[in-house]
Amino acid sequence: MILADAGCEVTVWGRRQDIVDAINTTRTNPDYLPGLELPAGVRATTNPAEAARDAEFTVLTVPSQTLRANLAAWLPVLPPDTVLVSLMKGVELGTAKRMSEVIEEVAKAPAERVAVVTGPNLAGEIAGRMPAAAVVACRDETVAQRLQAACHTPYFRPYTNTDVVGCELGGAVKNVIGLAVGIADGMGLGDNSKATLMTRGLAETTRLGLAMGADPHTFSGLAGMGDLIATCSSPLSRNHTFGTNLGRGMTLQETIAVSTQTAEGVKSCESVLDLARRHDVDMPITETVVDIVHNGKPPLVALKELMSRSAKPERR
Ligand SMILES: NC(=O)C1=CN([C@@H]2O[C@H](COP(=O)(O)OP(=O)(O)OC[C@H]3O[C@@H](n4cnc5c(N)ncnc54)[C@H](O)[C@@H]3O)[C@@H](O)[C@H]2O)C=CC1
Ligand SMILES: O=C(CO)COP(=O)(O)O
Repeated sequence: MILADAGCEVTVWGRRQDIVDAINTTRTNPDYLPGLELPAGVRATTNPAEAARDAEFTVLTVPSQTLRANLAAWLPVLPPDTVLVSLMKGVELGTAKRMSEVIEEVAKAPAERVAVVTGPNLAGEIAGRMPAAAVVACRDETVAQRLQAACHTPYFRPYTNTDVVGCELGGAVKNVIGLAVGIADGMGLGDNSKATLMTRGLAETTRLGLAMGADPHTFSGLAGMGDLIATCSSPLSRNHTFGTNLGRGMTLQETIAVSTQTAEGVKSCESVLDLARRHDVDMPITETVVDIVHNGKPPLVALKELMSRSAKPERR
């Protein structure tokens, strides 16, 4: 919708013929965004070759853990000079790779042909064309500027950044912190707890970023603090909602059963912790989320452990 509103011709690939038909005939996607009427510049197809034909930009947005297999299947039909754009906010399980790294590896594309769009962009609000800003990150600033122009509309304001590592980490780790804040909200712990988790969550994100060569300023921008605030404050966030259900006492299986859309943090908390261990970085909130979500630790026990960690100066 954003790209079409900015004047691009857009072809969406989808797996399900019924959704593709609905987009082409009624200009709506009834299962995901029923209130949204898509602009005339958007067409849909189940044929990846048709979607990719002559594409200046190929925007990739499937659940992060499925990117590698999907991209490998699409590779034969992608134009050789297309810019590969990730909207995904996850880290691959097993390899601990960021999505741009998976893209570079699978497509054998140089970093200059891979970009990331991230920031506080809850889909439900974007669909209502409510004002939002974002970050378009690419190692090659001229490519970032081309993409910035392609998605700049009166309601969507993209900024460029060349710190791809920091932008991607901001997006992936905020989902894990969003789960933590959701759990705290579900337990009824109040706004001081929420502010503490967000602030200390951003501190551990920044520690990881520094160890991985990111620019620390990125984490106080839209891809860091901006997205963290949106995710941790909004009932539209799937990660926040998932955490709230856990904090209210639902089991993991019950929570998964009522979640119809992707909450990336549920899987990526493990790959983010993996990254932290590979870089020897302490990420206590992420570790706590893994313990609650995957190791069955009761939230009250986890809370006591977090609060009884040794006292230390704020900046460490
Ligand atoms: N929804 C949002 O507000 C935002 C989402 N994102 C990111 O976008 C990415 C995708 O999330 P959403 O589209 O929101 O999730 P979603 O759950 O709403 O939609 C996922 C789509 O992928 C399809 N899908 C599932 N498994 C698949 C597979 N194996 N192969 C191909 N397609 C598959 C589903 O049918 C569905 O159409 C995530 O990384 C998320 O963090 C980023 C910014 C905002
Ligand atoms: O990334 C998002 C907002 O920027 C969407 O957050 P959720 O995936 O938690 O819904």
